Amino acid sequence: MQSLQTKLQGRSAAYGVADLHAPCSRQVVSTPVTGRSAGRRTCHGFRRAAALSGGRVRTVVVRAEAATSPFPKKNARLVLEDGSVWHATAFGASGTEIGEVVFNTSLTGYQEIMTDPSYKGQFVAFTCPHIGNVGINYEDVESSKCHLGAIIVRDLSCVVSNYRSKMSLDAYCKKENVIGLANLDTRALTKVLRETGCLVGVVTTDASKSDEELVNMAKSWTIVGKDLLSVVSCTEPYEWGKGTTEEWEFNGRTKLSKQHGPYHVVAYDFGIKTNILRRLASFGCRITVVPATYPASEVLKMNPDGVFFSNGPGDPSAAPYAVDNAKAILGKKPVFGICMGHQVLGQAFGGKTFKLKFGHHGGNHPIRYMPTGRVEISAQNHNFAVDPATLPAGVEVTHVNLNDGTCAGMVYKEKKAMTIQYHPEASPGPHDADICFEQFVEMMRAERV
Ligand SMILES: NC(=O)CC[C@H](N)C(=O)O
Repeated sequence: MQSLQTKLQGRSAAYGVADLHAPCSRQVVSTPVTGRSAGRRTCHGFRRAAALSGGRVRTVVVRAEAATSPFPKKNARLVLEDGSVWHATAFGASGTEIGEVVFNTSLTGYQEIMTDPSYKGQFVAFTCPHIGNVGINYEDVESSKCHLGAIIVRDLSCVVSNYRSKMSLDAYCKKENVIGLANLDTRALTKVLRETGCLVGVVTTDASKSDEELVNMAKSWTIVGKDLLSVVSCTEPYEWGKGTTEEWEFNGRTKLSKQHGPYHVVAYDFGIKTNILRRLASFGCRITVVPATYPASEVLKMNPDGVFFSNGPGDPSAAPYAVDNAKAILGKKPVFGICMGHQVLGQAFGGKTFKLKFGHHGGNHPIRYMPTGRVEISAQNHNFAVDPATLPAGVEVTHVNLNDGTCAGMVYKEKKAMTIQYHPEASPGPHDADICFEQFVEMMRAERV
């Protein structure tokens, strides 16, 4: 007789095998069906698995051992400053956290998002309804730990399947002390945030705290005015020289840049993502990473080819020391800023930043590069923006976000400065903006000749 795997080969095979491996106590119903529906989950607490009987594929509906109720228990809460209470199922760490709730529309890359230090002080609600299916690996982290306070998902995948996976998302959240909320309607939450703007929230697994107490906690906190750069930054300088792997060599550009290198770049770590360092290295840079508060005079003493200002969490107007350092370097060395780096440089140019209603967090934001009209699709993660009306003459807004017309990139030719509000390192996200790294290298090259 054919084995179950052979019989179920094709579209439904993976489901059938995965579900047969799930724990179950007894068979409740047995109904003959075709292989197409084999393995589909029927409802919470029940699993439909496939079996062979008399040469025909049959399904058996089995009851999962632990299930006492058809719906998972809601034992955690998200309480927002607007007074609303969202009940959810807890996973990961337990406890109580306060933070600003943002929604991220990326369809992939939850691990990179969770390890992006720019999310310090925030909770990320994923609009992609199914999170956790590829587990967690050791390669895709964007920093050494998770800085965000909580993640909020609609459906936490009960199956983890990827050849690189080393642990489940639940286990990772426990290890990283991140509170997880599942079975919360993240699309309804997103609609609220789009209407009202970003809201502060409290997540808790503590049943002893009243809703009123949590609403008051949420009302008493704000991310505005908080310097979080120095909290997530490294404490000592370090060197970086490792580029991205072979599969990133999709445009041949890195070869050209490397020909004239290496270029020595000093990178201010405001919460730097590792793929920015890797991408700079791939374009022929050797990088000295320095803490957020490192004096500009020490940076200039190193006589680098260029200075980089990284992404980072919180309010850009709350780190005046970073702006002062940028001012002291401007005009002396070619500079490049990404996201928080763009906002810090914007202030150093003389401009001001402001808070957007609900920010940009996702992998599909269209950007127009004004000099040529080229449109690129970009990865974004920011809540603040540079107000172009406050910029002095000589600063050109080179990139515009086509969703809301906000400033997404600047060039200040006279000062040898370029900035990007979004994420050319694409981790996660599309690679369209990779050219920025080459443009920075070109600026440094022009200084040498
Ligand atoms: N990714 C970033 O660097 C974010 C910058 C800043 N914290 C903002 O929210 O706008």
